[in-house]
Amino acid sequence: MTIQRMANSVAVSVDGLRVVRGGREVVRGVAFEVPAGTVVGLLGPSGCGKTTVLRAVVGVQVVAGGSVTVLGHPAGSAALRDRIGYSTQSPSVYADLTVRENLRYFASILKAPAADVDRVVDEVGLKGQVDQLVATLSGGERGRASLAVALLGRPELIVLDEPTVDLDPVLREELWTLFHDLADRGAALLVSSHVMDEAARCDRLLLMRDGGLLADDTPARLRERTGARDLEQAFLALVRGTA
Ligand SMILES: Nc1ncnc2c1ncn2[C@@H]1O[C@H](COP(=O)(O)OP(=O)(O)OP(=O)(O)O)[C@@H](O)[C@H]1O
Repeated sequence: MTIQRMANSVAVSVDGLRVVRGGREVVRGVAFEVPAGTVVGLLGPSGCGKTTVLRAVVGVQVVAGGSVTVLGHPAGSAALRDRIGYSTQSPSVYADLTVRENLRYFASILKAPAADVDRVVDEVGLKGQVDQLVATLSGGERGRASLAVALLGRPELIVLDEPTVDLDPVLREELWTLFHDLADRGAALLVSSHVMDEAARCDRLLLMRDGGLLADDTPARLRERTGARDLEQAFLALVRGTA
């Protein structure tokens, strides 16, 4: 199916998801959808289960119950391998290779066109560091090198775990613009963050707390529903059960 035909369709459908880690239920019956062509934010305090939900979506998490369907296939299916881009919290690039060497290597594995390397370097703003060893990059640059890998091959679903950590406000702004450009071209993006000021940039928000979903709504409707000035206040109102 082409990206164009994916527009208006559901890229991710999660229902009744339960995950047990370390003998404790850390995701407790979560259900949501990520439509193609949108940026969905997964927000909530540290330890609430965001990474675990993302891992279930990309198919690397053993689940205790529920279903996770991605681009029409069960999460983790071999057919999804080159249709999903995933960037974890810890950069997953080789320290002893340059940015360009890393990207060429991952592009060959993903069977992405060679020209993709320059495109993604440009998209994440690493043109100046492309021939630098990853070991010599700053934390934020290393994170962007990982993000670049996730964008190779123009995946239909892009899952990003806290992609803007360690970035200055200008770079953050640029990356959020990039996320929306990718969505405008038809991709679905599921992006986690614990920074509430990033929530306003999402088309839709999933607010998590203690392994459960507190809300699944647009930023505007969340503010309206809670009568809060900003999303931080809206989140607090939902946590306190006053909305
Ligand atoms: N391998 C593991 N064994 C036991 N418990 C785990 C394991 N991995 C995660 N957990 C627990 O599961 C819960 C959810 O973790 P998760 O990483 O999904 O949270 P998070 O919302 O992404 O947090 P953060 O924003 O800090 O990254 C946490 O309480 C964590 O301690």
